[in-house]
Amino acid sequence: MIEIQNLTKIYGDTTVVDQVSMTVETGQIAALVGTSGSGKTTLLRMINRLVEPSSGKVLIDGEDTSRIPAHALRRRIGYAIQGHGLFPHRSVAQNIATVPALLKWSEADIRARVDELLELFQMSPAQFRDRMPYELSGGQQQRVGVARALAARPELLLMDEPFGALDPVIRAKAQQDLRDIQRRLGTTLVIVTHDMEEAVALGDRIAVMDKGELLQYGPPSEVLTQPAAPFVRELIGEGERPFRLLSLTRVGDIAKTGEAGGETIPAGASLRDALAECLWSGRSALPVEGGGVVTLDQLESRAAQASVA
Ligand SMILES: Nc1ncnc2c1ncn2[C@@H]1O[C@H](COP(=O)(O)OP(=O)(O)OP(=O)(O)O)[C@@H](O)[C@H]1O
Repeated sequence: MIEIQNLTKIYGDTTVVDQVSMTVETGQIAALVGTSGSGKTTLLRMINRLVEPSSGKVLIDGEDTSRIPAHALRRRIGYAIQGHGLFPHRSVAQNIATVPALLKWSEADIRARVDELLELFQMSPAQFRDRMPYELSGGQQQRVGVARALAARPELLLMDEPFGALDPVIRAKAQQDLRDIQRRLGTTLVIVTHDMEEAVALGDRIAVMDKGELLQYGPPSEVLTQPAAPFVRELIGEGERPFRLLSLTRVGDIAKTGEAGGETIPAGASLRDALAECLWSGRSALPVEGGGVVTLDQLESRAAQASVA
């Protein structure tokens, strides 16, 4: 569990993070969202002390991080940034092995871990282990960046706009992969994004920041339905709101019995994905993987409910 208590950063006479308090439970994802300059990155970096707080505290599992030497702290915390930051002259395996090698893991353990992570990210180890970063697509580089951050099994992973540079399709896939892997490994994750949609897709809790202040911190459904301030409402975007709410529910949760033709949609896809699929393929119902259907009528009535909620 991460407890952030009255955390503040002041540069000169400007307060860029202002008395922020929030708790992230173990195994959960907190998404920090806000406009450029709202203090998200500074808040994130105070967690691993890449930025030293002016005042306030961060406790990790009850331990005050100011009492842990910064280098020791950072070894326990994975960190992934936009543009993945892979070392260009090291192979995929060497990139992923960076922290385990620093920690002096045995070669056999390192190799096993590299292969395990590549498999987890659906990149065949035999094919990708020895490639150089320039021999990978943007999406693959991104996955290697996240694999590297996870390599030493950090209890906590901090990510700053990790998917910012990806195109929307690959980005959605990367988000899904991250969520699956995070669930499987039970890693606690704090992720910075300027994109509310990404925050909704990933966060168990969303923290909305504006001008250094934490305006709202709650589950996505609460932030979307009860925005705590006009700024939060603006960030959500009134017109988009029904669609965002659709992204909170999985197709499998509303599938009903019936038959429909065409390609199936995974039960884990969101209602928003299903709506997009109906609109793109011109179908009024989609077969759901594992059985049942989801209909355009169902999706539209959900969206209509959401817009009056
Ligand atoms: N080292 C520094 N010295 C002075 N001011 C800084 C420093 N680092 C950040 N700031 C200022 O603090 C404010 C918050 O920056 P921060 O990077 O945390 O915002 P952000 O919400 O992550 O923005 P973005 O989405 O653009 O990255 C900005 O106004 C920035 O100019």
